[in-house]
Amino acid sequence: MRLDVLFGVGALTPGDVAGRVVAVIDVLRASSTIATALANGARSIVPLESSDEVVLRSRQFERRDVKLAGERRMLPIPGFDLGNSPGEYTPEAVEGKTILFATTNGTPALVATQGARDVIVASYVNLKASLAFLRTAARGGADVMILCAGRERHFALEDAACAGRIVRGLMRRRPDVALNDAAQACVLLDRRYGDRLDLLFADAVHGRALAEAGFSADLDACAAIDAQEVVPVYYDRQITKLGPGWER
Ligand SMILES: O=C(O)[C@H](CS(=O)(=O)O)OP(=O)(O)O
Repeated sequence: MRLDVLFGVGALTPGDVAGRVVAVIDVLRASSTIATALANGARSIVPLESSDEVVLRSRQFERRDVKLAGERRMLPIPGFDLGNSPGEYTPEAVEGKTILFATTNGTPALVATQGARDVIVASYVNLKASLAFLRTAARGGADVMILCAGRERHFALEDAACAGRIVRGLMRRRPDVALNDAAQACVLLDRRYGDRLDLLFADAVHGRALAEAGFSADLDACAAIDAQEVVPVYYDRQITKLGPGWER
């Protein structure tokens, strides 16, 4: 089995994901927000590449059925219902709703995974559930790609450390796993930080930027390991959650 990590969508080619099971990680904050929204009852999340696309797509829905959501430069988009803070995605706000979602890094990374066999959204908040899904896929012979959304299409420390945790989980009792160099580097990062996500976010440029912008509560939410037992699956241009038996 091959297990590769790729940092940022800038380097992604269709061949990297073709036929593979892909986990997209954007710890700060899109992956964590998506897992939280689905755990709190959102019907689905439609990842889009720009706020204009969100507005355009919303015209296909009854206004009461959708939430316009996302951020630009970390801040909520004027006129939208929700930003990119996991704490905003309460059951009261999202239950039964379709979330049209555009963020700087996370949603373009998801859209870039066309051609993959399966795509899931992983983060620290749904680590155990994501790992269980990927283990089953790997046991079935799938090759796995972990796509770290990163920041501004480049490397982000927090995504790499989270990828390292997943790589280590998948390698357990699997001596046959072939890792690329990025995956090996991620393992070292997870060994360095482990569960000390406070230290990880304090070292990470994106973590520091969010704290300085007043989003410290979001960092706490994104550090809540296994708080959400959901596997968000991106299929047919929308993200829904798999049930306990992984039925859609
Ligand atoms: O809202 C976020 O945390 C980021 C925006 S930025 O890169 O920090 O400006 O978006 P995301 O797509 O969730 O990484």
